[in-house]
Amino acid sequence: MSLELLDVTVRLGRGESRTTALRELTVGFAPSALTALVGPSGSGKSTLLAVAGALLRPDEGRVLLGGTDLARLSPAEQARVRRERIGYVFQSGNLLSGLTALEQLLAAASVTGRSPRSVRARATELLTEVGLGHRLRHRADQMSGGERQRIAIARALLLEPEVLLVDEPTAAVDRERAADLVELLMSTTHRHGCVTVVATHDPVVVEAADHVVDMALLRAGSDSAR
Ligand SMILES: Nc1ncnc2c1ncn2[C@@H]1O[C@H](COP(=O)(O)OP(=O)(O)OP(=O)(O)O)[C@@H](O)[C@H]1O
Repeated sequence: MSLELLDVTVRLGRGESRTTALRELTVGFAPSALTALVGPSGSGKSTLLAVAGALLRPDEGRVLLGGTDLARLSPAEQARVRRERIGYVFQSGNLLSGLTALEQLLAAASVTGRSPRSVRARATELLTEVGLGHRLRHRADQMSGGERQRIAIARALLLEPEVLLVDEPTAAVDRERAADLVELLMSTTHRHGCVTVVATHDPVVVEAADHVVDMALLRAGSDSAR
C-alpha cells in the first residue's frame, strides 16, 4: 500500500511567526522501500512526517494511504489509523515513564488489543536485535537518548505497521550502532512490505536507502528518487 501526498500545504504558527512549512507538495512513497528524506534544517521534513502520520491535518491537499485520504478523516478515525496502521519513531521517543524496556513494548501491544503474553517472545527478540537484550528489565527513563531511541524502534516494529515514520534514528548513536539500526529498518521494511520514511542528515542512512527524497528539490518542483 503506497502513501501519497498530493498538493499538500501546511501553515504553522500564528501572527508574525506564521510560516508555510509545506507548499503545494506532491510526493509518493512506495511500499517495501525505505525512503531517506533529506534537506536542510527547516525545509519541512518533520512537518511532512507529521502530515503523513495523521498527526497534523494539512491546510490543503490530500494524504492518501491506499484509498483513504487521511486529511479527510474525523479525529476518531485518524486516531484509529495512527494506532493500527502507522508506527512512529520520533526524537522525543514518547516512552512511558517508570516502565522497563520490555514493558514499553508490552504496553504498546496491549493498546492495540494484543495480549502481553502473545507478544513477549517477539518483543524480546526485537529488543535483542536493537542491542538491548541485556537491558530488557531496565527502566527506559534511566537509559541514554540512543538507547531510548532503540526502544522506540523496537516498539514500532512490534506492531508491524503499514507505514513506519522515523525522525533522525541515528542522531544519538555511535557509527557502528547506526549501521545496525539502518540494517534493521531496511530488513524489516522489505520483510513486512511497509512504507518506511526516514528523515535524516546521516550519510549512513542515505547510502543504504532504496530511495532518496530531497526536500530542497521537492520545493523546487521535483524530487530525486533512485
Ligand atoms: N509551531 C511552529 N510555528 C511556526 N513555524 C513553525 C512551527 N514549527 C515549525 N515551523 C517552521 O516550519 C518550517 C519547517 O519546519 P520542520 O521542523 O518541518 O523542518 P525540518 O526540515 O524537520 O528541520 P530540522 O532538520 O531542523 O528538524 C520551518 O521553517 C520551521 O521554522
